[in-house]
Amino acid sequence: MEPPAANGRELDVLWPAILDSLAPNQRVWLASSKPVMLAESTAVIAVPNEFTRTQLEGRLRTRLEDALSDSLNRPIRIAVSVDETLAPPEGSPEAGVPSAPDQAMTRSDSTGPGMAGHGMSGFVTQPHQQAPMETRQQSDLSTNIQMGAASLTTGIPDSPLNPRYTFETFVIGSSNRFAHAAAVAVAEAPGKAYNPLLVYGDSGLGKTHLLHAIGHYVRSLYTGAKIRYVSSEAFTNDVINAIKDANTAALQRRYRDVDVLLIDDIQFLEGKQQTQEEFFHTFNTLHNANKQIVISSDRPPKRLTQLEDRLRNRFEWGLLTDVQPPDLETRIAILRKKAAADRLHAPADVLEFIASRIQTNIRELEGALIRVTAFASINHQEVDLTLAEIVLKDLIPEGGEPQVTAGLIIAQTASYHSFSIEDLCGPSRTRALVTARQIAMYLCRELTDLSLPKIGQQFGGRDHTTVMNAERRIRKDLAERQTVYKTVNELTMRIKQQAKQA
Ligand SMILES: Nc1ncnc2c1ncn2[C@@H]1O[C@H](COP(=O)(O)OP(=O)(O)OP(=O)(O)O)[C@@H](O)[C@H]1O
Repeated sequence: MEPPAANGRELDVLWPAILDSLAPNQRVWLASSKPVMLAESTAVIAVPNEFTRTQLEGRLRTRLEDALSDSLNRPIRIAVSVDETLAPPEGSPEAGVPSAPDQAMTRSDSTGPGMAGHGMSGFVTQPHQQAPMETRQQSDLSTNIQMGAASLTTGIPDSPLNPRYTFETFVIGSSNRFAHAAAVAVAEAPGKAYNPLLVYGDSGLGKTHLLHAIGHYVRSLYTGAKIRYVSSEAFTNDVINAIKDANTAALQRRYRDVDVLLIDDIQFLEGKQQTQEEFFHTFNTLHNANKQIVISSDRPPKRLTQLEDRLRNRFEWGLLTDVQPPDLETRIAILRKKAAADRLHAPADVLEFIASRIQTNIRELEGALIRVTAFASINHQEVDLTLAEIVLKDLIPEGGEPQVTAGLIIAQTASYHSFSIEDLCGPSRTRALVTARQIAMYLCRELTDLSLPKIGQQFGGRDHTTVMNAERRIRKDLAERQTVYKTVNELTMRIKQQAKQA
């Protein structure tokens, strides 16, 4: 993913051309507008006053978003900021009477990082330095960036986010592509895309990383947005203390007066009635106010059996997505990134070796790399395969992960779709069979280390390019078609369970 604010120039070039394409009576509204930045799918445009903002957000929005989306070949949304230093020409429609600033949005004293090269800071502008108090307040009030109708609140200090857990440091693979895409969507339009977003999966697969990344990205797009990250354990402690100190008002302010609540490891709330009660009301307050809630869990809500039904039901209102153990290529990519970030020197064959041996937990994967490089350093040795083998022998238990075979994948996929194995591997090209076959091929790529031609052989001697196309197709569908995503997910679980019992 491009870092936010990296594409400012692209927008600088595009914006005048897009204005040129408007009818003169539309263009006249935007003569003083200025492109601020392009972050993923959001283009931030500054205008001189609230009046113009209303015009842009109203009748001109669709026209401009369509033009930008066409030019950039991806869906683009517009966020509008007000920058009073952009004076409209006297007598132009833009100079029309500015509407009153939105009183619901309070002034922010946020000193968060601003958007590059602009006198304002994304969600709320910094005060103009020498401006008299009155003008300054007016300016502060009227310089919020808004996404549609919902506005983000400002004012309390944020909870700390791990600076290493960003979208830039997150490696995308088939195991987490959907979760990543959902997380980006939520960060770009908090409270709008999916609410709540619930990410579940086994330990060490990047759930916390994604929660923090959402927080960072929201912060970069909407300076001043109130983001609170909390583990469910810390939330429980806060509830206990608030009850003990008879100070639930402070607790409620802390968790209900936010724009984005990121709550990690929700399974810890199981069996804790009072904490669940408090969280239920927090959830309702935030959800009713269109504030974003992001939850992580080690299980899907249905399996959080010690959680009240009303909470579990609410968790299913938005989007559920899981993170799976990464495939070999993703594991290698994660190790490469980690090695570069931490300046750990390890040759490619060692990274591949570690990635091939540790398959289920990214934390363990990173831990192994650290162990290997630390061992080499302590013993003043080069990092090489022999050394890595010695270190990993201690780290990995005998037996390792269950072995998944192509035969098992084919059998499970056939039975899931009520086809025979002969049909699945045979020549028929009915739509349902083709999809099931492609899913099975995709799973062979992901869950086994078989080469493309070997997988092709398993499916009645098909060519390796057929397998390649199937993989590409399903990868794309996974991010776009919920049914494919669910099937792949369910099948993966079944196959692994079966492999364990074998
Ligand atoms: N896709 C990824 N790309 C890069 N690093 C990753 C990725 N997924 C996980 N990691 C790293 O793996 C480690 C473990 O991830 P994280 O703590 O987010 O897992 P988790 O799913 O929240 O686990 P737990 O449920 O135990 O809290 C972190 O250092 C994280 O940065």
